[in-house]
Amino acid sequence: MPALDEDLFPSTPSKIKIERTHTIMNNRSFHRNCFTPTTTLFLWTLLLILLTASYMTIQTFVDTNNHHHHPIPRHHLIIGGPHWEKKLRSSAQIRRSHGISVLVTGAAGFVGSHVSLALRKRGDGVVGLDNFNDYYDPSLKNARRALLNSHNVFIVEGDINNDHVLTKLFDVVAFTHVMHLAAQAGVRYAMENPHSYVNSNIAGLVTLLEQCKSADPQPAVVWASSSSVYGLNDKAPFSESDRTDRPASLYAATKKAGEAITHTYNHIHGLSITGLRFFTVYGPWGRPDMAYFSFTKDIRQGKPITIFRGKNRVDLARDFTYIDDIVKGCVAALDTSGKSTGSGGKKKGPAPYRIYNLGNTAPVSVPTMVSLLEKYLNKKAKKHVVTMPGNGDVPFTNANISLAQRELGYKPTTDLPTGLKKFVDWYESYYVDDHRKSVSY
Ligand SMILES: O=C(O)[C@H]1O[C@H](OP(=O)(O)OP(=O)(O)OC[C@H]2O[C@@H](n3ccc(=O)[nH]c3=O)[C@H](O)[C@@H]2O)[C@H](O)[C@@H](O)[C@@H]1O
Repeated sequence: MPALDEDLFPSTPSKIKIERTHTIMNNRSFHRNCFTPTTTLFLWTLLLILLTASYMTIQTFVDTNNHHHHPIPRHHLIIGGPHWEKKLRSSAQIRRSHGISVLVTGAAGFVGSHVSLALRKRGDGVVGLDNFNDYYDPSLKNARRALLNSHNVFIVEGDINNDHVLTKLFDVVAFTHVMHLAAQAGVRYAMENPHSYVNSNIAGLVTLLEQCKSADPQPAVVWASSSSVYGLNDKAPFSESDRTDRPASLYAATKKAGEAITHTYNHIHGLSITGLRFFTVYGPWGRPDMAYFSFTKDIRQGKPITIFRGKNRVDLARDFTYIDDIVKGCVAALDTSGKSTGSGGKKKGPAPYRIYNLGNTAPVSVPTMVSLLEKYLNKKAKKHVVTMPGNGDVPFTNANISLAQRELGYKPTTDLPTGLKKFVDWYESYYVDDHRKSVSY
């Protein structure tokens, strides 16, 4: 695991202060003969007050734009500064012919980090944006950032609700595409913190689309919807043309709202939009809040796990989809997105509006997923089976992917046994071989 390279990040506030002090000292020696000692002392005091005041103003700005109350990394302070701009340009640089330049929101997240790396590896320009919130262990997000950094992908620390940061990004880089993966994820957490879903998945989405709409050139937008939009739909497998008007969780409702909101931006402003309905994505560098991940931790530690079961004692099942397959789907969606047709916020003609299922087409029950983990971890789980508490879960998911297959060439190749083995191998190398890390979420 590459260490965080401080030099790759913009300067810290203390560095700013030191640099400014040097400038002041140079000026002072230059003007030494012009002022009396009392005047000089007065000017020094004045400058000190000004410096303190400007530092506090910046700090207040950062604080008010931080919605998640996590420690504020100091390099956030100089967004828009020359060092920041240089890093941004270099990260956005396209290194192949006919390459694209992509803003990836949620780049320190699970899917975002994988997609960013895949794009960078083939020579596309990639700039990340992430607020590094503490919904789950931010140290995992920082480790993903370090990984991306080692591949020269720069992640800007900022929220999709922060217009100032977005404006700066679009001012500096003419993004051809936006891969919007920043979101408040998790189905059941919406019971605890509903406003977080509205803040990220609705308000944040609109803030981002407003920027995309006004950008010149307008980028094509590919974004993460969710299999959860099928809600109470029980016709299997789920097709894009099936009903999605009966969400079972607020999370699902915000993703469904996202599909409607993106449609209006497509209709009015000519933004090219592709929504991808992900089906329970899993794999190395995954999300610690998801069942396969937290079960792995608890089984290893000999702690009990809770397995939800549907009504009539029916096992829950998910169309678990491996991360590499999802990445291929995302990249194919970017490559086939077609152009946005507006400029300066005005539409010149119709632009593509597409929605695709990205699933695996082979649902596996939760107890079967657990028994695979038991096998790979070589340890029995302490299972506590309870009836589904009615907090947003649906009994099963199952994707029909023929549309994505036809139009994106999407073809998942990793089954759950293979993919879970890869996850467990990664987990052991990340958490077990390196004793400094612990899973917290
Ligand atoms: O497909 C999707 O759209 C969604 O997939 C996952 O949601 P979910 O399928 O609920 O994933 P997990 O939280 O990992 O749960 C997987 C299964 O394990 C079950 N589970 C979860 C937690 C637990 O303690 N016990 C348990 O039996 C759930 O009921 C579910 O059937 C992601 O967490 C969502 O962000 C994503 O949008």
